[in-house]
Amino acid sequence: MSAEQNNAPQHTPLMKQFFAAKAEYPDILLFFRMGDFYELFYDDARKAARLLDITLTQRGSSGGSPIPMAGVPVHAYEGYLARLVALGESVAICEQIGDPAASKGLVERKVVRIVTPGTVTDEALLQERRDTLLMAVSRGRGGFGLAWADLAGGRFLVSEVADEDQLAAELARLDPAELLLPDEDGWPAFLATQPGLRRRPPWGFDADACRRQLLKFFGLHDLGGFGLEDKPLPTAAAGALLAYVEETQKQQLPHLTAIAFESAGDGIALNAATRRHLELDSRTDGRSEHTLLGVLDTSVSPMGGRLLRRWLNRPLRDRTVLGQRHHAVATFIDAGSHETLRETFRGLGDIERILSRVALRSARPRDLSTLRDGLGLLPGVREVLAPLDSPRLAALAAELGEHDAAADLLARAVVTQPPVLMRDGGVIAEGFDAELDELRSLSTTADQFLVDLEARERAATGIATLKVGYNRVHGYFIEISKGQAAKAPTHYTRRQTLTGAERYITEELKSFEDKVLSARERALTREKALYEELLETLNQSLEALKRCAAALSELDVLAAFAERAQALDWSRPELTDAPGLRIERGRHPVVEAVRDEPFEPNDLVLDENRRMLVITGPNMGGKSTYMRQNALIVLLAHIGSFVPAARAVIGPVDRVLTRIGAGDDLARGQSTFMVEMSETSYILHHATANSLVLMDEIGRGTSTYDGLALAEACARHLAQANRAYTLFATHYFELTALAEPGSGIANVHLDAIEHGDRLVFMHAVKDGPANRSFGLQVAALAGLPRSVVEQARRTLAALEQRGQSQAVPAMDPAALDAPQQFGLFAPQTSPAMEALDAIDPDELTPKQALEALYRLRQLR
Ligand SMILES: Nc1ncnc2c1ncn2[C@@H]1O[C@H](COP(=O)(O)OP(=O)(O)OP(=O)(O)O)[C@@H](O)[C@H]1O
Repeated sequence: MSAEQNNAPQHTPLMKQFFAAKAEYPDILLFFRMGDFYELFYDDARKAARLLDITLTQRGSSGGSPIPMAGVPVHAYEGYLARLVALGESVAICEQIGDPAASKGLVERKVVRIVTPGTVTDEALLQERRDTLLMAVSRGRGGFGLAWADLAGGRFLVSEVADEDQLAAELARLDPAELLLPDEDGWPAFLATQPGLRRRPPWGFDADACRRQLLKFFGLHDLGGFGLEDKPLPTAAAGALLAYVEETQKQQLPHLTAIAFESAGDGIALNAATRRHLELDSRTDGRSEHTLLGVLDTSVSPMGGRLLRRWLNRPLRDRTVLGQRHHAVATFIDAGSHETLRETFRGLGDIERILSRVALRSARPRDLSTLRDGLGLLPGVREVLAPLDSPRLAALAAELGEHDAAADLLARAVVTQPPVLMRDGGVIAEGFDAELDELRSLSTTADQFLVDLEARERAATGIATLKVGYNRVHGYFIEISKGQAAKAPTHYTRRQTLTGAERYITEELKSFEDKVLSARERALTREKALYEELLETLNQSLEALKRCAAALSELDVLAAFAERAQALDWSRPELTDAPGLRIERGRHPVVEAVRDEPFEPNDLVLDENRRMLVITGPNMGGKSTYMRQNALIVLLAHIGSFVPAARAVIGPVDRVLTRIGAGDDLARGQSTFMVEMSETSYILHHATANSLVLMDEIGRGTSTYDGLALAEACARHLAQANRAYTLFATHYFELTALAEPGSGIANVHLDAIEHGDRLVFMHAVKDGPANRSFGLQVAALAGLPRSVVEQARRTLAALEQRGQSQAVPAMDPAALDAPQQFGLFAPQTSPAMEALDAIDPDELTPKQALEALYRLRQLR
């Protein structure tokens, strides 16, 4: 709020009310209810006008100056709210509390809830197939505590990480819409750019106070059941998060019933860079098509889509769980029953989120009809599952539970196609409640009553043109034309005089009117009460219904895996205890889906004695594709999916680490080479003998010899110290010399064949090193001017000749240490030459000339 506003001497009562509300929420937009509009004033108005592209106008003046105002209509406010929330803004909704008609003077107003990017639960403000998360991070000696909640899905989780790298990895995985941090200095710089960042008072992260708060909220004596005893950091984060949710939602949160502790070691570790490089659910340019998720997600329901995304972002290591999923997928395929199930799921809807809204009492009529229709599908789902012999499917069938009572209640209570809002009623079905039916029939039989009354009065008065009518201001009336008015009986009381007619009311009509109008009102009140009761009843089985929704989501995902496996010819992976990776005829799922031509499948064998493959071959030959496809196959296997390979036998994998070139971090102010080296350093520090490492053209970002030397040293370190399973693609042919017997390193290559001017890439991975790079041919393919390619060809020939005459033994450390650079265009200078150039012989005495000669000899 700027000083111009609240310093003004005399504000109108309305503005005083506004300032009072605004004072509590100085940093966020205030939607101030004014009849059919939410209005924003002063700075809020300016900001909203800019963000929403709505008109900035004025609402009279207050305190002697005009009030800038922008407004959005109440009936369409959700769309505006959605846009603000997507921009990371929070909005306080200030409603009219009193009845404007009844209250004298100013109607009372109150902030009833605060809509923030991470706490939204309204359907219109959420993305269908992506979780909206609120996250809080605490820190201490042991690292960082994390808590995150998906309020719309009713999930609350915590974890603990040891260092900043892991924190960055978790942020990349969870991608929260809003992040709460204690308002203190010293937080890692990368957090500053986090969208939806909100600083909270540091005392809100006090572990003891947070523990007490959590105990109170969940009605517990200890937090051991959540795995939170002796875990002060996650406890602090969870408490801070909960306090924020309570503060903003201003209501009960019965759908948050537990906290789950997520242990980092249960998943395959993927750092932020690896996620980015592998393009699991979004591409480096931020788009989501042509990603693994794009190819994989054919789940039918939005909740299935969200679960799949969650799975993909956290591949598991527990081979029992994964084995059960693979078995379930195989069972579906064998029985062909996933298609039936998927057909059934087309009518399913987003039960998970609906249940959260039921718990928050914000479910709309159509939420209830969707829930009713979803529960109605359960018998069909059970029927599909019954004959299937799969432990996981059997467990899920049991989790579905029995919801006949809820289904029956909803079927009886809610009309087939309810209106969007409860506001005008028409939601509760006929026959559900006798009182409501009676009240309704009073108002519907009204029409007949009026027709009868008209006929009766016509007969009694003998006035054939007598009419019974209704208008909003005067209510019901009997109308008689001026010419006939004299015939009006004495018990008619005049209500209104028109030009050509008189309107009357009678005792009978008046009492009828009272009855009808109050019946309508009472029917609506009754209906609203029944609706609340219905939500209350559903809430009593909320836990079981939530389990049912979770089971349906998982069935949807497993059925989607089966569908993908069949449609794309994927096979069931084998996860074994024996170390190593053996993939036969593997393919890249995304490249294969995007390409028109057939994809060339390739094998991979990595084991104890063959830990690293040095991959050489021409640009565009398929090196990156080959490396990534193997990582994607490993990850797919670890979410429970089948994989794009004829066969895949996969030993234990703890991490996937990648260093794949792309100038993608330039925006963060780091040079390409700096990014390359810091990512490489992370890999060398974290890769273990069970890690899968992809290194693509490391050393590319610096001068040839520096790059070669670094690449060679990194490769050696990975093979000998980390002993990780490594795929090492390089353009340095010198590295092929690493593959000595007993080194655990082998060469493979990709090839191309020249057909005249054309270059045909074979895309087949073969043993041994490549013998040509085809760099110039690829450059020509890319459209480099012919003259430039010709010049490059001449330079290359010269270089090759010089290389032969100098015969630099590439892997000779002595040669690598030499300060000499392979500077293509560097002038051939030396200190002696420079000193010689600086000498002007005409200026020298014979003695000076002799001294210069000695100096030059020393510089030689
Ligand atoms: N196995 C394959 N079968 C069919 N097409 C493939 C295969 N592998 C790669 N390709 C095609 O070749 C293109 C280039 O592949 P990729 O980027 O993997 O080459 P690269 O060797 O890493 O090139 P560079 O060294 O220039 O980075 C891919 O975009 C894809 O269209």
